Amino acid sequence: MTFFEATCTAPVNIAVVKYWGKRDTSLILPTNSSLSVTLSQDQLHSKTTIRASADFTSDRLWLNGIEESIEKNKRLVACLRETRALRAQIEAKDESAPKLSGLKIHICSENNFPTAAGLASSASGYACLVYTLSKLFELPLNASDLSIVARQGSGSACRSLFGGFVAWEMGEKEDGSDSRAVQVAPETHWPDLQALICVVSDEKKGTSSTEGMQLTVKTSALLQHRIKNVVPKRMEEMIAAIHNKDFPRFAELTMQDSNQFHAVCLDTYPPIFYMNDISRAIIRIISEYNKDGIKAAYTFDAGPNAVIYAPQQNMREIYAILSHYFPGHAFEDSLGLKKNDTVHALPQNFDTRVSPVFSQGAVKQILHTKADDGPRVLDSAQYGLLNAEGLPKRLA
Ligand SMILES: Nc1ncnc2c1ncn2[C@@H]1O[C@H](COP(=O)(O)OP(=O)(O)OP(=O)(O)O)[C@@H](O)[C@H]1O
Ligand SMILES: C[C@@](O)(CCOP(=O)(O)OP(=O)(O)O)CC(=O)O
Repeated sequence: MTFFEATCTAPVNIAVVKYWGKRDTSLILPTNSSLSVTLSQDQLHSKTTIRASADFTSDRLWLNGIEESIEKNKRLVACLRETRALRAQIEAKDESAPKLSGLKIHICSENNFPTAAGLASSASGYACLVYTLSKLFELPLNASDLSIVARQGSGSACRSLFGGFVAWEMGEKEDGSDSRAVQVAPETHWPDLQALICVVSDEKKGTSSTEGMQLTVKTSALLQHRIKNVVPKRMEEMIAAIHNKDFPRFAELTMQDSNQFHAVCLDTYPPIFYMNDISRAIIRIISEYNKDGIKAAYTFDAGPNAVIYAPQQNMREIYAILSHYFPGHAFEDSLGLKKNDTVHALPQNFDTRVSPVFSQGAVKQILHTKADDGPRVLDSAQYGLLNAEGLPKRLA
């Protein structure tokens, strides 16, 4: 059988100025601009293979080895419609271009981390879907143009089309053509910036981001203050802090923005709680660590998991502190944090009373990662997820 196929991976991103609220729910246009750091695909990624073939009789999707309906997923349908329309334009202009826009496709995607657990799987998942479609259809679009399509899968996905430090400019136009991601600085700009992801829970969360943010838009007066009076200035300050590699300022803005995001969740009626006792203990521990000068920043998305950003030289100390309070976690030491380790003690003058020591496994896993590059193209013949019949090689 003749077929056309592409396989790609895409990273997750963790926002330091949070997106929370839509002004248009079908085009996914946000109520404020946001900014994130793209994290290394060596630790967390989505991987997607898409095949187009005249032998296929319907569009099909497998996510983590389980078949899911495409028709019921409006966001996925929108991404497919947009990319097929762009392919059809190429075919209309160039007689010799294979007619891929009319072929059915099989999509197989896997996340190497828990889906829908507040670890930004929708961001890497839709970025990967749209990027892989663009390779399959050979679309002549840059990452910022593609981000407009990925945004319609999941807002935060638009930022995963770039590596490094990425802003999603909210735009003003009704059609969303100016609501796109742009790179503020590549990952090579600040290679020293690393992250520890503390997995507090890997279960599917209670209130999805999509539902939660619209309830906030409807009911929170504090959100209106945030949109108008806080985020525009904070975006400028954050971009300056990144350009200057000013970690203390970057960290302060990151923690303040996480705090305000969770404050607007509390200001939602009825309120939404994403953080739990463990999350709050992590905030107290990092605040104590920062008492003589800022050395680490915490941030929390729509779930209890913490992401801690810090310069590489502070990571051992931070890991030692976290290990004291949260024993019995699995540790993915991919960047060699514990190699030749002599630092096990807490820093001098660290007031251990800020938090009780939690029971074994309260924090399940700690992942050490760093700012890194955007989507990657893989060789389908070697790494593709579909077998000769166009079905997943692995089912759940
Ligand atoms: N690899 C993937 N390919 C296509 N779609 C995906 C992929 N991974 C996740 N998704 C979509 O994203 C949904 C999960 O998004 P959701 O926003 O609930 O969780 P999350 O992204 O983990 O959390 P958050 O965005 O709040 O950090 C899945 O149900 C699926 O529809
Ligand atoms: C708290 C956040 O992670 C919210 C992410 O929301 P989503 O991008 O998952 O929402 P949808 O656009 O409805 O799919 C903050 C952020 O990533 O900026």
